[in-house]
This record gives sequence, C-alpha cells and structure tokens, in this order.
Amino acid sequence: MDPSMFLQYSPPTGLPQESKLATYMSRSTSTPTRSLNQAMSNLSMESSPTAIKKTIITHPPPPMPQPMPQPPPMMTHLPHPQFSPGTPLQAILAHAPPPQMLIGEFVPINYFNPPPMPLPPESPQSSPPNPMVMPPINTQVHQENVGGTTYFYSTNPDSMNAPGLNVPPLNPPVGMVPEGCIGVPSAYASQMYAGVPAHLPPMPAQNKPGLAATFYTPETIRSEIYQRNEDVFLQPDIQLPETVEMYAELTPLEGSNAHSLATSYRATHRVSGEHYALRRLHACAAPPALLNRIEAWRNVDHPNVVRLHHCFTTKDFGDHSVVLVYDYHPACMTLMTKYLATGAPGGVTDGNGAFHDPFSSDPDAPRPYTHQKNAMLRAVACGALLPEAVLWSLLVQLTAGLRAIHTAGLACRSLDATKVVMNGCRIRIAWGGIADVIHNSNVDITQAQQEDMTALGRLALGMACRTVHCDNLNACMDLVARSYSADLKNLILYLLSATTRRSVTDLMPMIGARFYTQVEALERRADAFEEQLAREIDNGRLLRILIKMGVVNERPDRLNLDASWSETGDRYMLKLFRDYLFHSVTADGRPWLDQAHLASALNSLDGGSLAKVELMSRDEQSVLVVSYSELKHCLEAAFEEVMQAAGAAP
Ligand SMILES: Nc1ncnc2c1ncn2[C@@H]1O[C@H](COP(=O)(O)OP(=O)(O)OP(=O)(O)O)[C@@H](O)[C@H]1O
Repeated sequence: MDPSMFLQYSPPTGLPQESKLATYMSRSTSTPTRSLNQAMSNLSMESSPTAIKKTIITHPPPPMPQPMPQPPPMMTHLPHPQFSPGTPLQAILAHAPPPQMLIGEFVPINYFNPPPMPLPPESPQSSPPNPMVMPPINTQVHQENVGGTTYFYSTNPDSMNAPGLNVPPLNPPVGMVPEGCIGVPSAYASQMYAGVPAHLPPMPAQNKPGLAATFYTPETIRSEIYQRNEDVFLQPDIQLPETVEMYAELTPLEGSNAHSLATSYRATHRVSGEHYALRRLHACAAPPALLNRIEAWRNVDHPNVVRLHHCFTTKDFGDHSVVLVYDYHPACMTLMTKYLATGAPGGVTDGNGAFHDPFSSDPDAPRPYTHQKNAMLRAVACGALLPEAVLWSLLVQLTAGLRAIHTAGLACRSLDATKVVMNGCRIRIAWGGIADVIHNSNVDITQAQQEDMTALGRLALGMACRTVHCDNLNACMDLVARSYSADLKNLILYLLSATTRRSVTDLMPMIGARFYTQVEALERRADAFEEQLAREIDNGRLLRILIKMGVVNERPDRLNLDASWSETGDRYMLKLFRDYLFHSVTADGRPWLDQAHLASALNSLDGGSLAKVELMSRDEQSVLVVSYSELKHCLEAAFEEVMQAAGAAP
C-alpha cells in the first residue's frame, strides 16, 4: 500500500463534525468517573499500559518477555523506551502526556480489562468463562484516507503474541490437556461451533436443509420436545378440588374416561412446582398392610417402570379416596391408544378411516371380508402389523421393567396395554402397586409373578396381531408364525405356557443378540441428542451475546445522566457493529441476510478473535477497522455500566 496514503493521527477534532465517530474518539466528558476510577484501582503493571496510551503510541512492552515486534515502516510511533514491565504506575503516569492526549480518553478500545464482576442475580449469564484471561491490548491507532473515506485502524503488532488472547499457549499449563490427548487444547473451544461429529451418519443429500438450518435442532426432535411441553400447559380442571394434600392444579389426564373405580390426574406439587401423575382410587379403604407394599414399590427405580413416590388417603374429593403419586411423563400414550385402539396410527382402516380389528368378536365390527383369515391376510397386506424390530424393542423394555419389579419381590398384577405407557421410544410399566391397594388380600407373590408372565405373553401376542381380542389363540399364533420369526413365536408360546414355571431371566437367551440391537439403537439416539445438546449450548451462548447487545444498543434513557450515552464511546462502535451484523445491504441496496455470517461474526465476538472487521458510519464518511477482541471489550464494559446503573440506588 502506498505509504503516502497514511495520514498522521490527528486529534479527534479533525474528524468531520457530522461523524459519530468523533464521539467515539473523544469522550472525555462522557466517560463516567466511576469507570475510570474503577479502572485505575484495577490497574496493575501487567494490565495498566492502556491507561497512558497516546495517539499513535506503542505502549509499554508486552508482559511476556519476547522480542518487540517491528512496527510497519509507514506507521509513526512514539515509543517509551524508559518504561519496562516493572516500572511503577506512578512513574508511568509522571511521564504521561498532557491529559488531553490521554488515549484512554479518546480510544477506549481495550481501555482496561474489567475484573470479573459477579453478576446480579437477575442478569443474564455471561459467556462461559474463557480458559484464559483476556489481558489489555496495546493499541495503536492510524487513520487513512481512501477516496474520501477515512479508515481508522487499531493496529497492534504485539497483540498476536499477547498472552491470554485466546491464542493457545505453546506450553499449556499442566492438566489442561486431557490425558492421552496429543496437541494443544483450543482456546476457542467454548466459542466455536464444533460441527457435526463424524460418528453421526451424514444427512441424505436430498434432505439437506441449507447451512442455516444446521444451527438449529431438527424438526423431529423439536416437535417431540414441544409436544411434551404442550402437555405441561394443560389447563387445570376447575371442577376439581383446588388442592389435594400437597398437590394443586389437578388436570384429568387425557384419555382417562371417568368411571367409578379410578381417575388419573396430572398435578403440581405446591412447594417444588414439579408435576406428578396422581391415580385416585375412589371410595377405597386404606388397608393396614398397604404401607409395607407401597414402601417396596417406592424402591423400584427403573427406566422402564413409572416411579411411585408415595400414597395417601384423602377426603378432598368428597369420599375416602386413596391417591398414589407417580412421576409424571409428559405426552405419554398407552400402548392401547398408540397401537390397538380404533384409529390407532398404522391400523387397518377402511375408506372412512375406521380401524378394522380382524380378531374382533364384536359382530358389528366392520369386516372387509367374511372370513377371518382373509381379514388377517389383509392386515398383513396393508402393512398394519408392527415391524418385528418394534416388537422386540417393546419386549426388551417390558421384560427389563418386569425383571426389576419381580426382583423387588413384587408383581404387577395389572399388566395390559392400558397400563403400559410410552413417550418417544421409551416404554414404561405404569401405575405399579395399584393392584396391591385394590386387592388388599394377601396374595401369593410367586403365583402373581407367573400371572405377570402370562399377561406379558398376551400383551406380546396382542401387539403382534394388533388386536385386543386374542381369544382365538390358534388364529393369532398362525398370524405370528406367518409374519414373524420363529424366535418371536417361541417366546410368546413360552410366556403363554402356563403349565411350566417361567421366569423373566429365562427370557434373556431367547432375546439373544436382539438385546444388542436395542442397546445400539439407544446409543445412536443418545448420540443424536448429545449432538443437538452441543448445538443448543452454542445457540444459548450466542443468545447471551445478543441479549447484551440488545441491552446496550441505542438505549433511549439517560444512563448515568448522560443522554447521549448509547451514541458515544464504546457504544457507538457497538452500534456500528450491530449495523454491520444485521443491516448490511448488497451493492444494489437489498438487505443482505446470511445466517452463517451472523453466527460466525457473533462467535468471533464471543471468542474475542483478533480478526478485524470494518465498521462504516451511517453517513458513510468513515470506516473503523477494529478487532473482535476490541469489540468484545466494548460490549463487556458497556454492559457492565448498564448493570451497575440498574443496581444503583435511585
Ligand atoms: N406417569 C404418567 N405420566 C403421564 N401420563 C401418564 C402416566 N401414566 C399414565 N399416563 C397417561 O394418562 C392417561 C390416562 O391413563 P389411565 O391409565 O387412567 O388410562 P385409562 O385408559 O383411562 O385407564 P383406566 O380405565 O384404568 O382409568 C393415558 O393417556 C396415559 O398415557
């Protein structure tokens, strides 16, 4: 570049009057004394040099002993050879230029490194802590006029080597590198999108949604989670008692058909605010032996069993009710609703959408063919039967839950499609312990466990045939034999063979390698969720930065009694950066929107990158060339000021 194009730095009064940049370069009256005092009190020899910066000054040597980099030949420098890192602050101030030349008054870029201030509780969380502390940056400012536009450069040849500028140290502190890892940890690790891990399968080309969409959670996961959230916003039923013991906001659970025996509710705990599923047993006397059994159920803590918390009796419903309190799992569906009820998704439906159960004994049930076998074949042909992998997944999870219950010396005694719930891919045995409360007589647990095995066999058979009418065992087994593997058929036969003594542990060899398939599927799902979690952490980090910018940019109030606060000093630069981020236009004046650019710029800001960005004033008269690292300091300092003002006594 032609050196003659560089102009000597002149005081800010040399700027065009209309340029807002003038306020940025000169803000002696607007700089709050508090900030200056605070800065001074926090200065140390390592962090103070900017306090005495002059225009176009090479500031005191960098804290790390290393050769001083040579400034570019065309730049004018006023070095301070007499200052060394050990020079006391007073000595530096004694040599400081006249007050009007203090660059701290003109250029607050990296004026000082604000000490970590504890945020008031209501403040948004700041960025995740950097692994290294951001030191002050020695700043030199140049201005350059190109074709009538004045460019202001904050150049700093030392800064690339300044410690803590997110540049990984050559010799990282012991313990920073995880054992077994070779290489240096990136200081940007907490500021950059890591990308999709290689172990996740690549997205099919035809489904590629464009780069912007890859920053956000895919629709499949999002809708699953939103569905659960929606469930939480169900409105409580005003007909019900306002509170029942420690629970309020009782909401009848979807699908609970009012009947005289039991009702299910979702309720909110009055102290913790957490949701629970309540099962009320109407007009039920609490048996004396109840507490022992309930205590045993409370100890059953398994991912495939809905956890029972406690049980109480109440007259709040106008009768003597027993209420059992369980974990609440949002957006649950029973197996009955999901796979077997009329209109269940994937069911065999006629032109009107009615579900055809080929085994239904209901004479009025719609039958496409007179012969039941034909109906069965039609069910197969329609693809109404569940894939075998789904059945094995159900069986693996159900046997796992049942195993936990039986090992605890308990029995379900109510295992059927209405008492198994699922959300996502997870199956859970629901309402455990209800049978113990209702049938309070002493039962033979061994016998009850055998009945559980038979119930599991009937449930498996019903799911395989997509019917609740399994009375015609031969026809059902025929369908299973036609449609599924011999292993599945044998497992169902084993479960239903009431003459032999069966145990859940005996099922394991029959499940065999399908167990590994189930584990593999779960691990893949966990991988996908972890990857989404990592993305959302990044998005949360960028949201915090956006919040800070939103709080600082163009505040209309008189912050610290300064009406022009948001238009001057650091804030002016942040305003220009906001314009650069969100209001860029193409050469022909159209808004230029590029989410990748936005994310990249925000990441650079969060990471305090040394990359430079050109910020143009709105009058297009001047361009400020500034590093993200400097912008980050401006943002932190300005946000800190707003926080202080917010916390100050009126
Ligand atoms: N722990 C739970 N968390 C959230 N929802 C649940 C839970 N347990 C069951 N549910 C849901 O509650 C609804 C009602 O369950 P419930 O067992 O009362 O069904 P039901 O068909 O009315 O049975 P019943 O006739 O025995 O009352 C179902 O949609 C079920 O998915």
